[in-house]
Amino acid sequence: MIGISIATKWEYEATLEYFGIKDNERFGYPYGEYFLRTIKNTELVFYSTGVRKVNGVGGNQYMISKFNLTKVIVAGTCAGIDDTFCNLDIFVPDKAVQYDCTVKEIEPFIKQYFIVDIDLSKYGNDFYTGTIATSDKAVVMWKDYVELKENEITIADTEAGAIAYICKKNDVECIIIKGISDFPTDERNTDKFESNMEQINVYLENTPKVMNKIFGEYLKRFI
Ligand SMILES: Nc1ncnc2c1ncn2[C@@H]1O[C@H](CCC(=O)c2cccc(C(=O)O)c2)[C@@H](O)[C@H]1O
Repeated sequence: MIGISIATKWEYEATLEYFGIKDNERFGYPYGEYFLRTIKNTELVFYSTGVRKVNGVGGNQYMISKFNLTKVIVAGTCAGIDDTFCNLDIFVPDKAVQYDCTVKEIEPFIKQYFIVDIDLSKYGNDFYTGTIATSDKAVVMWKDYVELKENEITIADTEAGAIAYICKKNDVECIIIKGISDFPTDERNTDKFESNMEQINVYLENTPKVMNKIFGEYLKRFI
């Protein structure tokens, strides 16, 4: 069985809609909900975990143990960091890192211990790849965005690096398929709260578009 890990309620609602899931096909578990589907003769369990690293890791460890998963595909949205890309571009990163685990004033921004390399060689190269960086805080403030750019990060989110890390501990393959829902905007000369609200609205508008693109154009080739 392959697990499809989804973080937010908006991402999960778009997933229910995409697959036309009825109420009696939805089941609860401690971190959220799940439903089952067979695609390409393979059983899949789609589940919501809730946001941030603790929920992402807890939900995935639960599902790996409950369904004996052989692979986890993390599907969802992310912040764009490399500005050569645009909203709705989809990535399958070959590196996942956590960047909030070090004292950055005296230690490297990312420690080797928190880097997970992802071998994508059997899936071809017909997709954007790069490094996804994960922390518990969303990338909203301009200084956080600039720091990620300076460290050559491609995209950022709040779960995937930690999920990839625990998949490795369980010896379960982890593939991350993420689409850019939003880019931080420079709030330094504007109203911080208005700028944040604008980013959240862009995120909400783009979430179903990203999920439809992932399921319609990317999911099958990674099953
Ligand atoms: N900018 C981002 N940074 C990090 N992760 C991002 C970003 N965008 C999308 N994600 C991904 O989507 C989900 C939720 C998105 C989220 O929390 C968010 C989005 C935009 C603004 C704000 C805010 O507080 O102003 C919060 C997370 O689970 C994460 O995996």
